[in-house]
Amino acid sequence: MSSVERVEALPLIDISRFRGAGREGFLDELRWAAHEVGFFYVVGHGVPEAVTDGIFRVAREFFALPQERRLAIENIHSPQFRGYTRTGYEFTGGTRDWREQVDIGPERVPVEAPEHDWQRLVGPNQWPEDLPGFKRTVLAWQDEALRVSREVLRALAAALGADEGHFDRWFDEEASTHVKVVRYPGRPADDAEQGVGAHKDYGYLALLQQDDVGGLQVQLSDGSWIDATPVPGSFVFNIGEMLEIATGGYLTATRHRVLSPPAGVERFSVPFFLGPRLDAVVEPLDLPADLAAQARGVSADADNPLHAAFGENALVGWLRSHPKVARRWWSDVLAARA
Ligand SMILES: O=C(O)CCC(=O)C(=O)O
Ligand SMILES: [Fe+2]
Repeated sequence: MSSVERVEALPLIDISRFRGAGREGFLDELRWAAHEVGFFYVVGHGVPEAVTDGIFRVAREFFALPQERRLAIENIHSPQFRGYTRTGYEFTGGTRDWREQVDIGPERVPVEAPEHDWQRLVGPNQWPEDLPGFKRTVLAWQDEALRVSREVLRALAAALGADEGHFDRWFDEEASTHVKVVRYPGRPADDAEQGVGAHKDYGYLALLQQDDVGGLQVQLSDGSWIDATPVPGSFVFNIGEMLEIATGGYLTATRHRVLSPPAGVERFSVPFFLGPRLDAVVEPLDLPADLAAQARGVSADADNPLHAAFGENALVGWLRSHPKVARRWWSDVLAARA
């Protein structure tokens, strides 16, 4: 495939080929997909349907609860931005996103005397007490999402000519994981289409399980947008900012957005973000010369400068997207940075 050809649909990658015959051809396809588009479907991942069905079942159950029960775990109670966000309380590009969600991260004890601002992101989750199946099901899904995304990350390292475990050195015993269980309500008005505004994801990789409604769009290098049309049984993967930094822009953290469903239609999705340790500072990878020649450099966007220090990169994103939580728990940090 040549890069001048217009991309009509996201590429589809069968990750089971990484461990099978035809590995070299597989790595070529993966490298092309990750460099040229930065977004691709992954099949052959072996995640049981009970797990993928289960997460949508508990998502429907949670979002069907009366608002006061959803608000019992509102993220305003969490300095770590964990828990429930109401529709319209999250911002991307300075504009309200029309979605509600539950954010879940690694279950940890807060750091007692943090030396760095980002250490205050370490802490516990908030789980809905009256829906015990939610926690169990989300954690089972998270285990699978972590397994598959680590395999894709190893395949990417190999496709870049590095040791398969190259990126693992920035993990500790637990990677930085972040699950979002999301519901997009139908658009509130004909011209209100921002489910989530155009953005990049901050970690190494993002994995997404989406239902069959559609609405996710991906920006190609020529600036045009294409639909990430739902493909049953697949996950959508995309490159995050840490891999853009690690590869000097050979891989790009591709911008994407979600258009709200039509009025009266709801969409469910579950993104999963795989990042390095919060204290990791990602170093540039030594790319083979032919790939290095195609590296585009790390994008310089004044509204979103990329930080090689992952904890800082993650914190900046949280502060920007959840202003109410930021004002309640991070006012000292906001003031110091103003
Ligand atoms: O829901 C989706 O399809 C994508 C969501 C997304 O891009 C995000 O939460 O970062
Ligand atoms: Fe995203």
